[in-house]
Amino acid sequence: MKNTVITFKEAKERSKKLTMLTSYDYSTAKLIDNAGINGILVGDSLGMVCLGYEDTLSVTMEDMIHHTKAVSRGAKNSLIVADMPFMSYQTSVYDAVVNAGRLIKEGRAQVVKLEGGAEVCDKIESIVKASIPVMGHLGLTPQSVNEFGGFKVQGRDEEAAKKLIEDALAVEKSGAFAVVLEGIPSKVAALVTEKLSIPTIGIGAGADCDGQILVYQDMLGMFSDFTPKFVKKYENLGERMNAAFKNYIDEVGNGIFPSEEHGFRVEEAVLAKLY
Ligand SMILES: Nc1nc(=O)c2c([nH]1)NC[C@@H]1CN(c3ccc(C(=O)N[C@@H](CCC(=O)O)C(=O)O)cc3)CN21
Ligand SMILES: CC(C)C(=O)C(=O)O
Ligand SMILES: [Mg+2]
Repeated sequence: MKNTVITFKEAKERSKKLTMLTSYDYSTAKLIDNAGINGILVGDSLGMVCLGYEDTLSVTMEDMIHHTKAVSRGAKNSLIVADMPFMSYQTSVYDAVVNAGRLIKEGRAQVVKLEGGAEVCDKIESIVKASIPVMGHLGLTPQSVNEFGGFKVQGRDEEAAKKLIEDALAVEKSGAFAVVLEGIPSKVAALVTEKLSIPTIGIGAGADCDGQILVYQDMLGMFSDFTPKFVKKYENLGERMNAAFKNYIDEVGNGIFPSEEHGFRVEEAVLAKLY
């Protein structure tokens, strides 16, 4: 079944949990889509897990479009969400609408996601007016890493938690159809989820959100630079890939690979003429 923004709205009404994972390429998008996920996020985390940067700040519109195109070719049933990269929307409402449009038109995403609360609501409103659905993103918003002084849990004291709730309500009011809650206390996320009529998608925000999202390399155990506390490793693919790569190197070195079955034959008559 094709997932749309309507699927997301109805899931909250029916208390049915929403599922999302990130993806950055065609083959992985196809695998995740076939598993029956609701949404695929082409996250700007691609800067860290695919491009090797230490934060998400250097990711460009060109990077995002390039990877969103690949994912949209692989995913048939999931809602495709593309992250708006750092400085593609903060600068002005005009930039926000133009760049959201590029992710839809060139990348073939169906929805864009951007980080921030009250301060980005004018951008959310204008993008929504252009008929582009917007997903919000609050809490540990990685594009504010320099303001936060690291990837640190947000919304822990009374003032910060109150601001988070107000920001969530403002994002909903400006027309967002859903919001990601990242790196905040579970009880605060539960409160936000209860107060909003749009679904909350949590990552490091506890079990009471309307849905969950993880970076796929984290849940498969194939990203080793760091592991946030909120990650559950459903596989240890990093170890298994390492073992397979070593096995290949050994077999080529020992002449075990390629064996006859992996080669192509030529007719004896042809061969005789060559000799
Ligand atoms: N691979 C990956 N997974 C992610 O979830 C992710 C990215 N990359 N890149 C973009 C952001 C950055 N994120 C991060 C990165 C680190 C922590 C982390 O190490 N957090 C500490 C908590 C620090 C505190 O005490 O406040 C932790 O122990 O989980 C959390 C989220 C989430 N996003
Ligand atoms: C972690 C998720 C929510 C994200 O924004 C990303 O992957 O870029
Ligand atoms: Mg992101």
